[in-house]
Amino acid sequence: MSEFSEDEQRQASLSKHERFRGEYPIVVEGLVNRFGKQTVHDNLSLKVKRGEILGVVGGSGTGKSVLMRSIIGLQRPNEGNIEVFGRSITEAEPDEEIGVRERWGVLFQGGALFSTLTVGENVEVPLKQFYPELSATLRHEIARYKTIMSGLPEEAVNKFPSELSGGMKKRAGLARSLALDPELLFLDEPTAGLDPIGADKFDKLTRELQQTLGLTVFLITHDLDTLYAICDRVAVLADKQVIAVGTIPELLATDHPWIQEYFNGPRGRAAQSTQQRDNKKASGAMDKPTVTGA
Ligand SMILES: Nc1ncnc2c1ncn2[C@@H]1O[C@H](COP(=O)(O)OP(=O)(O)OP(=O)(O)O)[C@@H](O)[C@H]1O
Repeated sequence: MSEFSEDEQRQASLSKHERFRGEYPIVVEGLVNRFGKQTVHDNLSLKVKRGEILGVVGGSGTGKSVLMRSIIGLQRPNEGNIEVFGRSITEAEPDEEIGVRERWGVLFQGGALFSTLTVGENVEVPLKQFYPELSATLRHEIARYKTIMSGLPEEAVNKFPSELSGGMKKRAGLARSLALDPELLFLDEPTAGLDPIGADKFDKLTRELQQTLGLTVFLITHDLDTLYAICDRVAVLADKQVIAVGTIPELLATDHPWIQEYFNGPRGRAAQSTQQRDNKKASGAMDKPTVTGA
């Protein structure tokens, strides 16, 4: 018997122009990844809900990037099944047309832009790959639109990656990941290397795009502020598996030592108070500063 609901199975037969309406656009079951003698994942399972921003955390080397690469078909697992939009990624050949690869966008660590192409040309790469029939004029127009949508000035379209700051490179990478109007967005440490203000702006942009475009976001991060500010749920990788998934209060209620140390350590507590302060500000409940001794 299939482990997917009727709704999800029905979605699997939809044409590529219809949006996925099942509950879980990503379902990972029994994933095993090994490199030589090293086992990175051992029977890992995870379901990502449609429309959520799922933060993925874990210590260095716990296999967050390998998990993402497995989901997007760049890493063939040793065992297990991964379905995206109800289609098996693990059973498909790398080049097999399964109608899902054009429905996700990926922002790799560092942006992964082609250095010899301008920002606009970088954004056009997936358009050329998946929609070769588009005219050059329309492609340029879409690239311009996605660049602006990602918070870059229009003139950035004609700049090369070497002419951009770190934050601008991330935005250019984001513009490329949005080129095909994806339903699913993978972000691998998007705020790494950004200053706190830049990171905060990038978080806000991610949230805005997720809400306005109705995206599901799989977001790998070490940034506690990002987790508190924009993630609906957080998945924790440890011991070769996803040991817990839930909202931050739900995770705090578990007694796993890594989770407790991570969220209740000094950085976790600082991020929590920043979030509480921002929430107060947003609700107007913050006391106005008083000037004394004038
Ligand atoms: N292609 C590969 N060949 C051999 N080992 C690999 C390969 N890719 C990843 N690994 C190993 O798998 C483990 C998990 O790597 P991964 O990059 O997924 O960790 P991560 O959780 O994303 O870490 P970080 O938070 O530091 O980015 C690491 O020990 C890494 O060395």
